[in-house]
Amino acid sequence: MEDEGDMPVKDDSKRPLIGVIDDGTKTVRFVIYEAERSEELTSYQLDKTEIQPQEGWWEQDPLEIIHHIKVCAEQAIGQLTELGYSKEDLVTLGITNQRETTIAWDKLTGEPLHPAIGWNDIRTDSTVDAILAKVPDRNKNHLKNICGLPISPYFSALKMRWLKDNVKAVRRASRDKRLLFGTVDSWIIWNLTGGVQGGLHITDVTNASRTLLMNLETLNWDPMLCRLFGIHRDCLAQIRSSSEVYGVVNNGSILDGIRISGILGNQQSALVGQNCLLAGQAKNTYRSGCFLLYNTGTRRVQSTHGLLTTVAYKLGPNAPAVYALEGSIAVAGGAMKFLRDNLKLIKDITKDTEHIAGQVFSTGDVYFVPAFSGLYAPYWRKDARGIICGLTSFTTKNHVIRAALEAVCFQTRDILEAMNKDCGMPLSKLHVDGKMTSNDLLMQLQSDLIGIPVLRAQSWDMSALGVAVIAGDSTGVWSCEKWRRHATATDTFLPTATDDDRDARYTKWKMAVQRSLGWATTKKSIAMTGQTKRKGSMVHNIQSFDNTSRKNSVLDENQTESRKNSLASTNSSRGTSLYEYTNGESSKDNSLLEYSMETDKHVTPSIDNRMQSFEYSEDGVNAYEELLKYSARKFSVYVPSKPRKPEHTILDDADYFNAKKECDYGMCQCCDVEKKVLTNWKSIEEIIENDPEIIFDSDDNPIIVEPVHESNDDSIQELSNVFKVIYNKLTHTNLT
Ligand SMILES: Nc1ncnc2c1ncn2[C@@H]1O[C@H](COP(=O)(O)OP(=O)(O)O)[C@@H](O)[C@H]1O
Ligand SMILES: O=P(O)(O)OC[C@H](O)CO
Repeated sequence: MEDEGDMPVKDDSKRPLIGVIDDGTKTVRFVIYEAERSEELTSYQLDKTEIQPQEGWWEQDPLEIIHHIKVCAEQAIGQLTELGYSKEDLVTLGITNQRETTIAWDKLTGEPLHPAIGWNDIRTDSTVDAILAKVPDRNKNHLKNICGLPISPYFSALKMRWLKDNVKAVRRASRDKRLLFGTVDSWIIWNLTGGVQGGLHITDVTNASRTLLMNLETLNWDPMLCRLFGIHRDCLAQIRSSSEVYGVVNNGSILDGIRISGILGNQQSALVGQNCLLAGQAKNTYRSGCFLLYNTGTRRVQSTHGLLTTVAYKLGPNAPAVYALEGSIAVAGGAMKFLRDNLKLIKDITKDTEHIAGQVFSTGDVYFVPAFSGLYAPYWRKDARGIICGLTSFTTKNHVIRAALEAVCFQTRDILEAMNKDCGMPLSKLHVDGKMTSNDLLMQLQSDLIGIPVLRAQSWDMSALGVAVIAGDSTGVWSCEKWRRHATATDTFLPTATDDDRDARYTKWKMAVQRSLGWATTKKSIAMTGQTKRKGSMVHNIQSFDNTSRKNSVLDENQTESRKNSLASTNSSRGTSLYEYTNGESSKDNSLLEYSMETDKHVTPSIDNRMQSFEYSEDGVNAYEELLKYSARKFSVYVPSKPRKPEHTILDDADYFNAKKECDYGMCQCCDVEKKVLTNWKSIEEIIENDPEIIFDSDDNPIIVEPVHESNDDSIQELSNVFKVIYNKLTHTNLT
């Protein structure tokens, strides 16, 4: 323990209350704090339904999030009377959320157009490749100087792009200007503030800084990035500061009439909760993933060692943004769930993990790299996959579980090494929080493996606390300035291992990481994945929460099956499928739009029956289907009728949302365009030669190049050759 003397002294006075909505990956919580007291007064939480329709896909039901918020708020507020408070004492709300998770919805009906795509979902793998194909040297760090992030499936722009490419309803909504995109904070606020009746479409700088679309300097959506990812700015939320009064709840819930005055992504919120408000302070939060944030003050430090530059907070519309360097680890506590649910090595994570791993004194030289969906910082390798290595005939489950705990510690050391190189000054202590830190063995291992003291916060949930402080600050009931001076009580773990031992083990860890890289580069056959057998079995029965009737309806698994394993949640009151999804479906119905100059209409593709020459490739994948899937979206042309304006007028966010126009990159109404798509095979060959960009029109309609084909056999021959070239290029294989 340290700094106990500075702990806030409880008195009997009644203080204003601050409510926090904390939407995590696995749970929704509603927490209530008394102003200026860091202990929770009361809270309620509900688990979310886990939806994993395919390997690497992680989805959530957006309506369930809203439903859970209402229930949790009712339950938590219900407990207030017993504590001598009433709902009227709740003066304001803060929202903290899992970041990057992306939702598309219809602004006229309020319906989500697809399940939320989770931050850890890796379905956008090929979308990433397509974007990389458009940047010099396919350099994943090409955009880092603008937005601080590498091009990775982790970030929201890729998920938005995927939704536009693969979900018919999203494309239609985009075309009809009904589409709204948002991270979870935006979805929650839009619903809380009225939804279809004037709900606010806003986000805060910390969440926006996780999209790959925000410029870290202007703190606005960057026109070049929007264009690169083909995301129209009208679909995006207005970017606001993290601490200001945005609006009032108006959704017929128990929260009606309460102000919303703080928004922070959950890792940034933990940074505030841990009181790391000065440059040079850092915290590490251990939950499903693990996120180390290092406050760099108003300086944007550009990492050259694999870390992200992100916004830490902006305490008011006129306050400067404070930035952080972040090391993100995709799998931390998630590995424990894997050991429990997949390998059945443990029954109860909290009770068993520490106990079982503590029965052995070391891992017996076993290393576990839990790269289930690739490796995040500092490697950013989406081709990595999990490995357990160093097994001998003496290895027991105790060693494997201990190795899984050590993996979290080694990954943290990876981040600290990178941070030291970027900042030039090693951390002297590490503040930690998150549910996983209740594991004393993990904490001791962490300190041993990084060689500095580990200071555990006394409450595991710093995320809810952080946003409570800033929501209180903007409404005058809690002061950030006071909070900065407040000292937090901690449990301290000191290193016991020697430097030599620590370094030898770290070297072995690096060797294990090397072995995990590149695993996912070669295509798997269906027999390898067991995908056919598993279809449907991985889809949990989910209940969809209807926005208006709030009736639950159970997902029809057969329907899910017919939708190629994607969640197709049904809305009982309408009896129709809520989510339409086209990826992998027959190309006949994929509405990939061919554009005909003569008719000026979109027409159904007519080339499918001429493509019979394509056969199933060795691993059972139909080359023709693959081909259409890729080529249709990638080989589109877009020719503006008038030249682009030579100068870009970049309006700031407020101007943009007031004027609703933007004279840049043909993305606004005033830059009307004419589409010219007539071309011939020669120009298609040229397009292929020049490694085309994915270009979408201003409404984001993908347009297939309409070939001028002669009606003789040669053209058929030529057609397949052309597509073979495309196919070979895209898959780096040699289809002959
Ligand atoms: N005592 C423990 N030892 C090891 N891992 C733990 C322990 N308690 C919780 N965890 C892990 O920590 C994670 C807790 O996640 P949680 O805080 O619910 O956040 P999230 O929203 O990220 O899922 C889970 O993945 C769980 O496996
Ligand atoms: O899994 P959570 O809820 O700790 O949050 C995840 C992070 O915000 C992802 O960036």
